[in-house]
Amino acid sequence: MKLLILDRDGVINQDSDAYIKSLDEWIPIPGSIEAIAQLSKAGWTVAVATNQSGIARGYYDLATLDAMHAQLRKLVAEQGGEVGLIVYCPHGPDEGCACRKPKPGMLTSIAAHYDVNLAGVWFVGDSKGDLEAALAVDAQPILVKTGKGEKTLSKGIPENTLIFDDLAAIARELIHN
Ligand SMILES: O=P(O)(O)OC[C@@H](O)[C@H]1O[C@@H](OP(=O)(O)O)[C@@H](O)[C@@H](O)[C@@H]1O
Ligand SMILES: [Mg+2]
Ligand SMILES: [Zn+2]
Repeated sequence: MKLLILDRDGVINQDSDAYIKSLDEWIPIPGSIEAIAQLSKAGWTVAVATNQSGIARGYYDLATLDAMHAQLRKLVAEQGGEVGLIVYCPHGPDEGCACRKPKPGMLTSIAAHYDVNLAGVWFVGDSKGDLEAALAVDAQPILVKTGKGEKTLSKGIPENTLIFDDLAAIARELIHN
């Protein structure tokens, strides 16, 4: 199956150092909704793996997080596409969970859900932890320059990382090549 896994904040929607704490703060990056819709209409399964430590920090609750993901699904569906499995890590950095990136727990959960091998599967992120999570399970790390991507790039990234301007550029690459 054609599986693409996306980080959320900084890839699908704008990110903020103050966290994305409400539905109003959840603003799609230009072209990202269309990209997901076009990819799914082209036969790609688009899953999401996102750290959401804001839950553990008490900045927002699960109902708010679910509302953001319902909005994502609604916007993509309005363009004729669909979003696959969305997996999130609600834990804080000190809880030692298995799912918080750079640990690959969310990626392996997605692989188990779809019964696929992650080798070479593209995982698109804007942070170094995203790239490290990909490498931990032999997936292909993909960096976008949106969100924290430019800052991540400036600090150095794993050598076999592929770099794209944004999710729209990734969709063009995958659909037309
Ligand atoms: O990019 P994804 O994984 O979708 O989500 C990242 C968010 O959970 C937040 O992750 C935080 O990192 P800490 O969790 O505080 O280390 C900060 O980077 C925030 O700016 C960011 O909004
Ligand atoms: Mg991110
Ligand atoms: Zn976790």
